[in-house]
Amino acid sequence: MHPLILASSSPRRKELLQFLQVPFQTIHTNTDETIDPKLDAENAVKELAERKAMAAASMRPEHCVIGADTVVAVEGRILGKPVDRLDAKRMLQLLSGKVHSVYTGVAIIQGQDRKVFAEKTEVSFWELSEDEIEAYLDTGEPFDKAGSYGIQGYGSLMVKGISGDYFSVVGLPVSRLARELKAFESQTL
Ligand SMILES: Cc1cn([C@H]2C[C@H](O)[C@@H](COP(=O)(O)OP(=O)(O)OP(=O)(O)O)O2)c(=O)[nH]c1=O
Repeated sequence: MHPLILASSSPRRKELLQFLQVPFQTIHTNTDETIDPKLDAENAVKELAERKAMAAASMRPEHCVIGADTVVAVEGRILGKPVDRLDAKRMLQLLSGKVHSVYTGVAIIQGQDRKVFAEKTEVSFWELSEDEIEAYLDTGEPFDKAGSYGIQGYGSLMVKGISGDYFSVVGLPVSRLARELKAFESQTL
């Protein structure tokens, strides 16, 4: 396989990809992350992951590029990163006491070959009080995260349970990715 590139500015994705124990470089792409309202969450993350990977692939055509995108889906709504504190508060109020789905899409692109998949994880939240939400917003943690929380940080205190891949919630489904990369490699030899 050609040298690996992670098309991401997320330090979490970089850290998670290191579990694969293969050398890679990261590059930042300026991808438009507007979601087509016609798409459901699963197709939206696949589309955005592919968009990020394609932007990087055009800069590094000789490489195998990985792009990823994460959103939260609840009651037919798709939640990305909050635009401000009020937006984050609304998202957390919406997630309070419910089960939601976290989708992470991943695109692997090398030349004309591509593999795009999405992983779904269900997360259930405790009922959150107004004070609890305000205190969480004060940590500053929600603002660069889909759904306005980080399961890996202070946000863990809001989580009652999880079904599926924890690492997919943090931004990269590493175990599935390792398997998909192996299959991709054998098909593109
Ligand atoms: C739900 C949840 C999301 N997140 C993060 C994962 C993603 O980094 C982020 C969603 O934004 P994304 O647009 O998927 O990614 P990004 O902007 O951080 O990075 P990139 O450069 O690759 O586009 O939310 C957590 O870290 N913990 C969580 O519990």
